[in-house]
Amino acid sequence: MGDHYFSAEPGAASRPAAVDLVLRDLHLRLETDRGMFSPDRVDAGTRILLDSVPPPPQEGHLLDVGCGYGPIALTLAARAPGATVHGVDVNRRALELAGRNAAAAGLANVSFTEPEALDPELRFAVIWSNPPIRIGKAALHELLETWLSRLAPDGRAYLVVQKHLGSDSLQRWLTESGLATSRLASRSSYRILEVQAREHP
Ligand SMILES: C[S@@+](CC[C@H](N)C(=O)[O-])C[C@H]1O[C@@H](n2cnc3c(N)ncnc32)[C@H](O)[C@@H]1O
Repeated sequence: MGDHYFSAEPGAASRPAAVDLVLRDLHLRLETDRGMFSPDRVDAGTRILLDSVPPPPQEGHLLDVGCGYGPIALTLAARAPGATVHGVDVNRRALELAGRNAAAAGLANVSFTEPEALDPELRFAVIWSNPPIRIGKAALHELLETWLSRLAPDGRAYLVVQKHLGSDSLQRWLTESGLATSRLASRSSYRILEVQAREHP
């Protein structure tokens, strides 16, 4: 139990709702609920990420870290029908809804699991994420190190972070950690960071 959107079992009583994800190429109606991130509308940062990123690779494994009810993973799945998309989250209520949203959208190339259930051998051609900044810097760095070190050679990650929540210092930390990172886009208070896989000798 817990009171944060990143709790495994949200304490908030269920109150089902629906939101519209409207992008240039896609319109999805998504079920949401209390006890998860941004249940009343698709987060502005998520929409900016989805409007800014280059088209995903059309094959291989693609990942959304911290998928919530699924807007990012479902967009990946719709834009890359030949790829296998994974969404991971610690919030079980969100994972259940994300699975239902995939079924409702008829997207069969995406699945949602708890992070530890994903095959550790998988390497990802692309990672898209609106990461959980509010878990704190140390936990966030650990989370990003875990997943970004699993980018395939030539893989890329795209992260949306608000400037006032530390996008510049996160960019610096990523680069100092050997993950070359640049700013792909900047819109209102949001920054989209593009991260390259570490080069292995
Ligand atoms: C900013 S929200 C983004 C949710 C969703 N992708 C969206 O765009 O609406 C970050 C998500 O990360 C999840 N999260 C928190 N800690 C996590 C962890 N250790 N591993 C995976 N996901 C985590 C939270 O439960 C939350 O759903």
